[in-house]
Amino acid sequence: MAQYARGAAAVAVIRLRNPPVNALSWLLVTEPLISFSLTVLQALEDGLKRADADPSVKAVTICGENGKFSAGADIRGFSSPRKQGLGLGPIVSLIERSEKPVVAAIEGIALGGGLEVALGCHYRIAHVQARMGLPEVTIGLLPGAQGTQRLPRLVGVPAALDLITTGRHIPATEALKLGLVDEVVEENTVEAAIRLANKLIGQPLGPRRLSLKPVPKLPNMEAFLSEALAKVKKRAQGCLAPELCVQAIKAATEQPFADGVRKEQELFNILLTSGQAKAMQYAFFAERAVEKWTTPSGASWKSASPQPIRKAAVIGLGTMGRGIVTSLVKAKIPVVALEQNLEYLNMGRNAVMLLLEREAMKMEQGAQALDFHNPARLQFAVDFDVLRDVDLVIEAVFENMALKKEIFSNLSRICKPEAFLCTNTSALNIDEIASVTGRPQQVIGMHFFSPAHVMRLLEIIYGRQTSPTTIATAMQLAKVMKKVGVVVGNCFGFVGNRMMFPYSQQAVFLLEEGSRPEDVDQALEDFGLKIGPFRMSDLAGLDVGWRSRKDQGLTGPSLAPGTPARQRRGYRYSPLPDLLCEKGRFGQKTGKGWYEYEKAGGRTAKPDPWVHSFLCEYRNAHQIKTRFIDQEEILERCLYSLINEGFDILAEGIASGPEHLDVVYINGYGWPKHRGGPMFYASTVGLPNILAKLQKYSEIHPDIPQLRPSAFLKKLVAMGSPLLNDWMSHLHKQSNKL
Ligand SMILES: CC(C)(COP(=O)(O)OP(=O)(O)OC[C@H]1O[C@@H](n2cnc3c(N)ncnc32)[C@H](O)[C@@H]1OP(=O)(O)O)[C@@H](O)C(=O)NCCC(=O)NCCSC(=O)/C=C/CCCCCCCCCCCCC(=O)O
Repeated sequence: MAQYARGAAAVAVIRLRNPPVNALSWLLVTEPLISFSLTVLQALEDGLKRADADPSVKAVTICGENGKFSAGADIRGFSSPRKQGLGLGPIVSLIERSEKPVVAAIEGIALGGGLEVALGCHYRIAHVQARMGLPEVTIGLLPGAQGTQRLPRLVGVPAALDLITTGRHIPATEALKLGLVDEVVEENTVEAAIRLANKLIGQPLGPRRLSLKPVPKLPNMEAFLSEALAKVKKRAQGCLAPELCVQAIKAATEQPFADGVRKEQELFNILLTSGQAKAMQYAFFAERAVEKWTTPSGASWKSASPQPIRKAAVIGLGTMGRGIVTSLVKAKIPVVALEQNLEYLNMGRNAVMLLLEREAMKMEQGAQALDFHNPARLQFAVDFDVLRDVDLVIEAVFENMALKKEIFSNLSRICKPEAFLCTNTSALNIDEIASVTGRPQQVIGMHFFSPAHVMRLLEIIYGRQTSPTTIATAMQLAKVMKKVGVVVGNCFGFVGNRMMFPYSQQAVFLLEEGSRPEDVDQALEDFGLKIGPFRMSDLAGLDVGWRSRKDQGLTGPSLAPGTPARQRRGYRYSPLPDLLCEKGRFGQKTGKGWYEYEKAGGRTAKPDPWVHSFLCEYRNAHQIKTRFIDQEEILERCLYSLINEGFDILAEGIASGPEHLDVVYINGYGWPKHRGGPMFYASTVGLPNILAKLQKYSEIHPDIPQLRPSAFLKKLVAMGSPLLNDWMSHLHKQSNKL
């Protein structure tokens, strides 16, 4: 909807109205208070025509309801069957053609189609706190309402390329520097726009019509665009949208406006029907669905209020602790950072300061804004006594249950009774940690991902006794730290690492059977994963998993004598990673792991002939016949075993829906967003296909339980493979085919 009114005697005001973000819906929406039904686009078009037809109207202002211009096209509409053929591009042209000056009053946000509407206007005034951008690329599309043709004409090709291919939102001050807006105001923006519109009455509009302007020339346009295309392709890892964005901008530089618009439409339609856009739009809504958490006992935002965190503490300044401190400082929460002795404290302090300096350099107001040299903002200590007045503690020490229990028992004694106690464990039992405290209801897992100040994911793990208030507080803290909090239940490895286990296990089994680390990594990276399992293992350090396997009694001195080399507890086991560790090959840190590196701490992985002959010797020693394993098998065994574990997680109620698993994988494990997350991907492959392949591989490898199809997957297939958003409703339904 849009409201039409008079802002001044001669100025008509068209106010976009579609709460909460004034999305430009082209679906029919019924407005219950006033007795008509209109789409936002239809109403905008009607408003423009009405202003044009009314001789007493001499100028127009377009603004948005509730201090927000518009978040662009209604994303839900892209996957709904089309109701009407009303496009946004023709309306933007209509605005631009108007003989009466049109001024956009940009408050809050002008994103995507919203900004394209503003680009059709003859002038743009923005409030100083407004943010603008063309984020279509982040949902698998391009600015398909002539934005790829108008923006380069206004701000030049380099700036347009940057904005359109990254989708980043920029503040009004940056928009002013780029020439995207004409004026930035701190006062009432709509009133300022009306005043400007009044002043413009009668002035020539030709020079203000962007479609009539040439694209500013660059001396080396062709080379510049080819380089940009190569860069964007490399970064996109199989995602189509950034590449097509560049092609659309290239068309703007080579063709007249109308032909460029036709090219833009053609590319837009390719993206719209590619499947990638659907996956990325699913991911957009999945992230928002996960934010509205619930637990099996019915706790949710509705039943719990987050408590304010005025001061926090972090225990342990290893890699994770340093990142967590940095995240808290960036979120402007005063922090106390604690280490066990002065030597570790000084090392940790230096590392944190370096991280903060780097973060400050990326910010508009730099170090001043973070104020981390102020001890009231960031304090370092070795004495637990400083924790007496903190509202929340995040423990980030070594992954060892005995150590964590000792710390939590101390925290329970020292911290004020209402303080929340959080652990950054990546796998350990939250209930066991909580059991040593006198306040298990205030104990919760906050599993950050490395580097913690960069990665968006935060798994929030509730234990048996964790209170809804504690969950709400942790979720609120995630939001303040600009992270995506995902509430999950307590089990070994929680959601992310639990699903990762069968995946990494398959990767190693494939090496036993004939693959090389680089074959497996390449197949998975070609699929779109940011980093394959062996490059990842080298980066994280092979010793991390080795220590955990020793603690579990799977290897090392606690292993019972006579245990077969390739079997544990009756199932298949690969000792390959243990053997590499025994040889001191811990990955990047030692310069050798699954690959070799230029030096200890080096980052460039080179396939290692030593590993190849080691694998041959290993296969000979265990009489394993080497076979050629194709890409299809690599992908199916690694990905389907991960997905299979996901179905078990859902069946056990560890996560409340498939979108939780997908959000975890996209934001914490480098899963390609254009494939929508593992469970969404499973739905696109088809559940019967996944089931059939798991059955096949499980028959070939009966000693690998992770390949046995999950009962929930079988049930969903028997129920006719319902749509992903209906899966959970089938969890407890009877199936007569089972
Ligand atoms: C920054 C935000 C706007 C706000 O963030 P925040 O304050 O944190 O709040 P959120 O929780 O994120 O959002 C609040 C609720 O609003 C919902 N929301 C937000 N944006 C949209 C949207 N654009 N559409 C629908 N819903 C939206 C969100 O889900 C929340 O609701 P709920 O709580 O989940 O219920 C932030 O939200 C944000 O960044 N939003 C996305 C902005 C964005 O990506 N905009 C670009 C959209 S795409 C676009 O504009 C494309 C334009 C060009 C093409 C136009 C073509 C139009 C006609 C097409 C015809 C179709 C067929 C053509 C093919 C053919 O011709 O054949």
